[in-house]
Formats: sequence, C-alpha cells, structure tokens
Amino acid sequence: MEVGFLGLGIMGKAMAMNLLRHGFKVTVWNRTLSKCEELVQFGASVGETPAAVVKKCKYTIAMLSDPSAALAVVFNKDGVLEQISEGKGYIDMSTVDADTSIKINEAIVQKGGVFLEAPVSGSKKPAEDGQLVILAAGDKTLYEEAIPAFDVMGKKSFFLGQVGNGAKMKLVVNMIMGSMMNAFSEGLVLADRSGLSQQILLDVLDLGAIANPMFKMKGPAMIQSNYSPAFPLKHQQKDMRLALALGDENAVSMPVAAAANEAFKTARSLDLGDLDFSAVLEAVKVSKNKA
Ligand SMILES: NC(=O)C1=CN([C@@H]2O[C@H](COP(=O)(O)OP(=O)(O)OC[C@H]3O[C@@H](n4cnc5c(N)ncnc54)[C@H](OP(=O)(O)O)[C@@H]3O)[C@@H](O)[C@H]2O)C=CC1
Ligand SMILES: O=CC(=O)O
Repeated sequence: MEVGFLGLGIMGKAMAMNLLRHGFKVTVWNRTLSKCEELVQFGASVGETPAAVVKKCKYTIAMLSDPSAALAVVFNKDGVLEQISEGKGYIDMSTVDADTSIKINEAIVQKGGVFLEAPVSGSKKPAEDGQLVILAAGDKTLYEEAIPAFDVMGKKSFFLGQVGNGAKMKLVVNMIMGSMMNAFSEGLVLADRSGLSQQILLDVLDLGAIANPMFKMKGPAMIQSNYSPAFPLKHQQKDMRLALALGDENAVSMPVAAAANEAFKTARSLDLGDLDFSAVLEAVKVSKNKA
C-alpha cells in the first residue's frame, strides 16, 4: 500500500517510520524539508509539497501541530486541495477542533475526495511502538481501507461516526489528561513542601486505585526536573483551550480544566512550551512559592 505522510514532528516521524518498517511505500513531506532525510534512509520518498504527495498517493495522512497548521497544509498554495480528487483519501490525524475537521472535510469532498479525521491517544513511545489508540470519524469506506495502516500505527481503532466526533473525543480525553497532570504536579509540590519524599509518594500512588501509566512514566523524570519533550506543553495547552471551547458550546462548566489551562498558560509564559507537558510542574512550583 502506498501512502503519503505530511508532518514529521515527534509523532509523525514515529508513525511514518512504523509504516515503512511494515512494508508500506511512504512518500513524506515536512514544512522543514530537511526532516525528511532521516526517513529517506529507511526507504521513504520525498514530495516537495503537500500537493505533490497527494498527486502521487491514493491515501495521504497528516500529523500536524494544530488547527492553523492543519488548515494551511490543505488550503494554502501547493496544498492538499490542489491535487485531491475522486479516488483519493485524506486522513488527518492531528489533534484539532471539530470545526477545523468539518471545514477540511467539506473542501475535500467538494473536490471529489474522501476524508477521515483520526486523532490519536498515546504519546511518543506508543507512536514508536505502534500502540496508539485511533479515534476515527468521517468516511466509513476510507476508514475500512485505512485499517491496515491503523493496525501498524495503533493497538486499537474506534470509528465514531460523523466528522467532528473524533476531534471531540480526543479533546475530552486530553482535557482529563491535562487536569490530571495538574493535580499530580500539585501533589508533588505539596509532598515536597510538607517534608515528604516525592519518590515515596510515587510508590504509594502506584500501589493504589489511582495508579496509572502517566504517573508511572512521567513521575520519576518530573522529580528530577527532566522534561524532555514527548508531548510538547504548547500542544497540551492548545488541547485544553479547544476542550474549554467545546465546553462553552455545550454549556458544560469545567472549573478544574479551566484552572489547569491557566497553569499551562503560565508555563508557556515561562518559556516552557517546547518542553514536555509535565513541565507544568515548574509553573505549579512558582505559583506555590512562599511569599
Ligand atoms: N506528542 C504527543 O505525545 C502527541 C501529539 N498529538 C498531536 O499530534 C500532533 C503533532 O504532535 P507532535 O508531533 O508532538 O508535534 P511537533 O511539534 O513535534 O510537530 C508538529 C508538526 O507540524 C508541522 N507544522 C507546524 N506548523 C505548520 C504549518 N503552519 N504548516 C505546515 N506544517 C506545520 C511541523 O513542521 P516543522 O517540522 O516544519 O516545524 C511538524 O511537522 C499535534 O496536533 C498534537 O497535539 C497527539 C497525541 C500525542
Ligand atoms: O495527546 C497526547 C497524548 O498523550 O495522547
């Protein structure tokens, strides 16, 4: 199966690499074209523009930072829209809001193509290990055709119906994750300032009812102030912002998520946006400094 892949950031690079490892023919494009070189060493071809990739491939996957990037790659000059046509499918796996997905879907369909949104749950390591959870919605036939690729990139795929439902599910999940990360950070600071061992706190948490892979994986690095990026904080804050907008639309009050969003914003203002989202711990530390 020949696929195009647009966007070789932390996630896209790992996902495209998995496709290559499993025998897919992959043509890649990235805004910073030099990032394609590593994939070329593993057998990828390079398209000079998103349009060139779509022209060459029946299916094209995108994994881009945010709504403005997702829209730019489709609508800008040399974008996806210039070459999408009947018989071609476009699958956007970026985390965006439902409105962005709907706009992209309408434009693709108008040109005769088909569209699937398929954001993923799971970070750098699950992407490398092909263990993502895929939250697809849109064209059902395209979903079924994409299953061989999804099976390589993920451990489970859900089909959630009409375009927008995948984006919404992803935002709900990440709203919960961002809120949990804030509570966890406050707990680490509270333990430390109360004279308790943070490592023992991690051990206690891991043995109880709120044990979870995120605390287990991120906790030890956090207590060493190591925030090497797996999921960049700027993207988690984008997800909180988009989830809060979804809450607005549906009149759902989310004070916990709103407070977490403020902490992520504070972290961004401290220039921590490119670090892992667990670096919100540094913002929590600052806000809890004694007068
Ligand atoms: N990292 C994670 O753990 C997870 C991330 N996600 C989501 O996946 C998506 C990608 O995340 P991740 O790989 O971590 O992000 P990165 O920041 O590592 O990569 C972002 C990618 O988007 C490209 N990009 C940004 N702006 C534009 C633009 N205007 N036009 C074209 N390309 C652009 C970048 O290109 P360039 O290299 O030129 O900057 C890069 O390829 C995001 O939506 C994120 O929320 C979902 C699950 C987990
Ligand atoms: O979107 C981030 C993730 O870990 O999932």
